[in-house]
Amino acid sequence: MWRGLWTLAAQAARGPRRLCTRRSSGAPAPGSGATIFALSSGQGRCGIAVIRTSGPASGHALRILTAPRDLPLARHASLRLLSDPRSGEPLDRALVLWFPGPQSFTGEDCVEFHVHGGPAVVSGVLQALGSVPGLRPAEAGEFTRRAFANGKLNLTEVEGLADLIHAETEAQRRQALRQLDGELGHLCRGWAETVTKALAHVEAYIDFGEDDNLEEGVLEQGGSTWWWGRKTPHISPQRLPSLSLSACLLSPTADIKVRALEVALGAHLRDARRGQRLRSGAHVVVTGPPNAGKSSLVNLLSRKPVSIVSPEPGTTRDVLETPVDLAGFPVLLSDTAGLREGVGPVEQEGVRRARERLEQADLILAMLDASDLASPSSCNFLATVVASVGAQSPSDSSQRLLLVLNKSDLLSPEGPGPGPDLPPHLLLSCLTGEGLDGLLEALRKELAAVCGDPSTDPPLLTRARHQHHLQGCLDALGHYKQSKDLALAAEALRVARGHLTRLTGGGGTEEILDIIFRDFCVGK
Ligand SMILES: Nc1nc2c(ncn2[C@@H]2O[C@H](COP(=O)(O)OP(=O)(O)OP(=O)(O)O)[C@@H](O)[C@H]2O)c(=O)[nH]1
Ligand SMILES: [K+]
Ligand SMILES: [Mg+2]
Repeated sequence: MWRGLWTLAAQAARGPRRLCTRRSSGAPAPGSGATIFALSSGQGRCGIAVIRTSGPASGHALRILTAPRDLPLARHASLRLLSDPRSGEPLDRALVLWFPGPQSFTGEDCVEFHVHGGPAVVSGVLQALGSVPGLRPAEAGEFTRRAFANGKLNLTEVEGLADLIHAETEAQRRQALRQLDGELGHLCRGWAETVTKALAHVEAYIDFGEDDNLEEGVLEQGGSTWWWGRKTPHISPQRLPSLSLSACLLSPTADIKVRALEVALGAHLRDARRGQRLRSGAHVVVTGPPNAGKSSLVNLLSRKPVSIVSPEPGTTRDVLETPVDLAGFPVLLSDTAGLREGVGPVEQEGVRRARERLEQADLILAMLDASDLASPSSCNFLATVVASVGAQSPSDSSQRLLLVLNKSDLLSPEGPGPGPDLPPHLLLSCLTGEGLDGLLEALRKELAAVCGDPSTDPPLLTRARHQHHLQGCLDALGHYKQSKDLALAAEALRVARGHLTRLTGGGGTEEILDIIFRDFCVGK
């Protein structure tokens, strides 16, 4: 029975699937498609516009548009007169670049036309290209999709490229560039290698395990001998039913590596929210009693009049949110109604919405009027909101809080007068701007903790897709460790490896590719 299972498992293990194949099942096969062209720089009037082509007819198109000249030197900028092949009419004097495949962005023959950026020039060149047989306009993301299909980029690098194009803040740019440089993919390949080695051990055991005459050293690998292959009596799972397979099988080094992999995956998963926050923006919510100056601060940080400011308490009712770049981090900043009880139904609804938004905050900017600390609303706010966040045990899901005492301009030089004991806080005056630099620095530190710091941290998981595959891999390693059946153990390792492979794009389904490439514009 064991033999049957083992043979099956061994056959499956040696199946045609290869680790980290870069060409996905659904992506267009290299070179097989039409030659595509598109405007790759932004739309509208500009100094220089870049039009590019990719595909087997690129060289032909370049020759036709620049006739009677021949192809320029590969990867050198050359000045050429572009003419319409149908009428011979001159279109522009342009710089052209010829990138014969596979040394190009897509891996195919590519041409770049750097033309003058007037709309008539651009449309003239696009129309001229459209008249060349074998050429058609590119679809959104098609250049990058071809680069992926030809193994020029893996899937996490493609995602990094999409994020780089959309990056709006410095930290987003850093994170995207690191992902485009392949850091996450590199990590995944290392992890996949560890799993592959463990799988090789299981497969070797499947092949030799029934043979009681296993000789010493047969399974020596990398200097470590598996302990069941030494002079010790041969141990099979049937003889040691209480031991899990991983305990029977792994050499000490491989065992340590699988354990280390589990720890690494766990750490990355705990960090998962940070990379996603950095990609899509951290939620920062300004809260406090009425008239503390919350709306004044939101306007100051966003440098625009988002909210109405007035001396009347209860001015803000709805949650007003605005995207801002705070110290290089992308933030969705929310202004909320001042927290107080016993008010009319409209303001009460505002307070309810404020509390609801507070629950979603990654970082709470808690604001009090420094000249009014002894008031019941200030004391109540400190005792409820500030104290409850302070009481949270630090974990990735816990919220962070910065306490800001506003209106410092109203204080005497000695600072806040008698009042409640205060946790650590910052002094600020929205009126004079004093204390703003200190607040921005504190925000930078808090946001680096909330989003991760892409200049120092290990590469982060930036999408739910990454989190899903890492969790899947971790779960499969758990099944492997507990498995008392060789075939199941091998299968669990294959599942673990499959998740890591799919993270970088091997064996990805067409729908996932469609979702990822949808992020790109035409010409990219
Ligand atoms: N002296 C002084 N006044 C300030 C400062 N910041 C805000 N104010 C004033 O305080 C009043 C209330 O400011 P808002 O920004 O509307 O306060 P709020 O917390 O949004 O108020 P609600 O939305 O009603 O809860 C306004 O008259 C502001 O001009 C400050 O730093 N110093
Ligand atoms: K107000
Ligand atoms: Mg307000």
